[in-house]
Amino acid sequence: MASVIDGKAAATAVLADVTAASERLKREAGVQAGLAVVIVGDDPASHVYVASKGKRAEACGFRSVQHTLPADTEQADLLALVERLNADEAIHGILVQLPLPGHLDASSVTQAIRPEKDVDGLTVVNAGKLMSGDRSSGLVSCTPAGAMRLVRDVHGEDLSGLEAVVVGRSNLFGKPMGQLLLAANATVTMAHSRTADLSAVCRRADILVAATGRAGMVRGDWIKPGATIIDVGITRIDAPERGPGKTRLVGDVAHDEAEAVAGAMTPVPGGVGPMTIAMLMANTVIAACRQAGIEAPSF
Ligand SMILES: NC(=O)C1=CN([C@@H]2O[C@H](COP(=O)(O)OP(=O)(O)OC[C@H]3O[C@@H](n4cnc5c(N)ncnc54)[C@H](OP(=O)(O)O)[C@@H]3O)[C@@H](O)[C@H]2O)C=CC1
Ligand SMILES: Nc1nc(=O)c2c([nH]1)NC[C@@H]1CN(c3ccc(C(=O)N[C@@H](CCC(=O)O)C(=O)O)cc3)C=[N+]21
Repeated sequence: MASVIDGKAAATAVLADVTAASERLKREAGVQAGLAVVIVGDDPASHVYVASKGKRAEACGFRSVQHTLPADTEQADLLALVERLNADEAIHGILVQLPLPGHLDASSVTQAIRPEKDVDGLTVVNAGKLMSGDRSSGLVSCTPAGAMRLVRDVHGEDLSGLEAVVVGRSNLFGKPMGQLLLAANATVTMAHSRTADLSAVCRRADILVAATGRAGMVRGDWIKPGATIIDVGITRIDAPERGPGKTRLVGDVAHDEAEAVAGAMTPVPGGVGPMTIAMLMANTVIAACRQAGIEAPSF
């Protein structure tokens, strides 16, 4: 029976360190860390995440601002907002919630963020620094950074000799996750929708990371006995057993089947999700310390 990797507890520990760093920043440099979250449109799930980011930021002692723009916002207006936030000295971290409505070009919006303020790690500068091993000045995408901390809690810093398989190759998660695992000496396979015989590829994994958004896709017999499973996917499904109209969140891994085979696994909810928010706060305080010219913590 797999042990449960408690993402909530790990997130609480990160947030305590973030709060301490935010207090040090105020004391030593007289600076309050500032995080700006930009959301376009009215997707209810996105609004829930954005609201919880704002609450967490305030609990860490940050200034938190949210910009909510209508779904029909024009590209030029969104870019103008990003430029204003780039120039605003009270803002140290900028996150544009994805996905954006289809008429907007998400790539040019994220690339317009100043790399020093890019707390999602999506700019080519930060993606390139991750790939080339420069951890001292870059920022790493929050979800892979959080997932990696959970991997380190199980396996330690050095993954030499271990096979890691990442299913999903997005810029926001899969690609940076592969880079972090590689940097920790794992032997990494990146799988995706065109991978042949995905179940056999997954069965090689000592560390299996699933980030597809396909609920329950990874079955029990895809898992090597004793493997560590990091379930990143989040899908809201109907849960009539909880009452009429109720829903619940599920991951990419068929939970009950996996639990019988895996060594350790993250639950959904309560696994990677809370770590994502915690690492967003960590990136914000790191960015703010660097911009204030004081030593930045590492997480
Ligand atoms: N817990 C958290 O904090 C976070 C959770 N998420 C969740 O993680 C999931 C993935 O997010 P994200 O990376 O942004 O999503 P994307 O939709 O950008 O990427 C999904 C990836 O999964 C691959 N994929 C899709 N279907 C299959 C399949 N049947 N077999 C193999 N690979 C497949 C795609 O392959 P291809 O490239 O070939 O199309 C793609 O690379 C979502 O459920 C999202 O909600 C995301 C961010 C944070
Ligand atoms: N630019 C950008 N950066 C992101 O990092 C980003 C994004 N856009 N768009 C959407 C995805 C999704 N995402 C989540 C964050 C927290 C939880 C989270 O806290 N989940 C809780 C459950 C929350 C609930 O109950 O609804 C958990 O898993 O326990 C989930 C998902 C960040 N994303």
